[in-house]
Amino acid sequence: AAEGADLLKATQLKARKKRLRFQRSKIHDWGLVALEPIEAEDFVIEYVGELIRPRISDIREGHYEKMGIGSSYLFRLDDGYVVDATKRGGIARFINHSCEPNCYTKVISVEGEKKIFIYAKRHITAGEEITYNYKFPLEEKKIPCNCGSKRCRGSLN
Ligand SMILES: Nc1ncnc2c1ncn2[C@@H]1O[C@H](CN(CC[C@H](N)C(=O)O)CC2CN(Cc3cccs3)C2)[C@@H](O)[C@H]1O
Repeated sequence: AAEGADLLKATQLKARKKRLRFQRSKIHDWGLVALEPIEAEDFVIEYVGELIRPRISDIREGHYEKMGIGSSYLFRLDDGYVVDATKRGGIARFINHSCEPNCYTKVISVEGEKKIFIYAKRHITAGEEITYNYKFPLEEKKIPCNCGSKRCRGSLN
């Protein structure tokens, strides 16, 4: 918890709002693009959504599937909790996956509240699409990956 609070403070200090815009993506439908250069390790954006318990997320996932909004805006945490950005979410929900991403995610719990922060792994130029590794669990039914990176694994799961 202490570590989380320090990291949160550091992030808030450094977190000059990055100018980002969601727009058509070469990877998939809509993506998030940097409008200004971003330095390595800079805080980029928080993945904002509602923190829901695993059971609830399973029910919602089924519901979203039925409603045909495909893979929903669910960000799974290691402890099974899920941040659902479908209804009340920020533009981070538009970030696509890459096998060679320019960002990484960090889950920080502050006073029991879990927050997902996205940081730059390397210098990002203006106009580059923001990506992180979704780290989806392996599944039978593959989602083909269109990240286009040299070491693309071919699928998201
Ligand atoms: N490297 C990749 N290669 C291929 N497909 C990718 C990649 N990386 C993200 N994906 C897709 O994107 C979803 C993750 N999405 C990220 C934003 C997405 N680009 C969007 O426009 O909404 C969120 C989910 C919520 N769904 C709503 C839909 C919109 C259009 C069809 S279904 C998409 C994933 O589950 C995938 O299906």
